Amino acid sequence: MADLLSDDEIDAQLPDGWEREDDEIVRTYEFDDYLQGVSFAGDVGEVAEEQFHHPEIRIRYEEVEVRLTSHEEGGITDADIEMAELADEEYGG
Ligand SMILES: C[C@H](O)[C@H](O)[C@H]1CNC2=NC(N)=NC(=O)C2=N1
Repeated sequence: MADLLSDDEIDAQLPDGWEREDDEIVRTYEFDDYLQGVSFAGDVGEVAEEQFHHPEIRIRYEEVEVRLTSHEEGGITDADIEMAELADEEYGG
């Protein structure tokens, strides 16, 4: 089980574009059309499977919201930060 990050650690490690909402971190990615968002969601899902750390993914028209928390630990851990960085790589990739 990973350790919960402190408020200061979260603030320091939160990647650009991400926000903290209580025990979750969240980013909304924007796309030129709906199917680009669908494809991105699939890409993030594959990385999540590899990491075995799964975000909540909400697909909306021309945007996708990715929400992360560590359910077993009941808060935000390094696994969430790492998965956020990997999702950003899929977006920029
Ligand atoms: C049994 C438990 O669901 C698994 O160990 C994994 C699966 N994916 C997971 N994903 C996330 N976000 N948090 C978890 O605690 C988690 N646990």
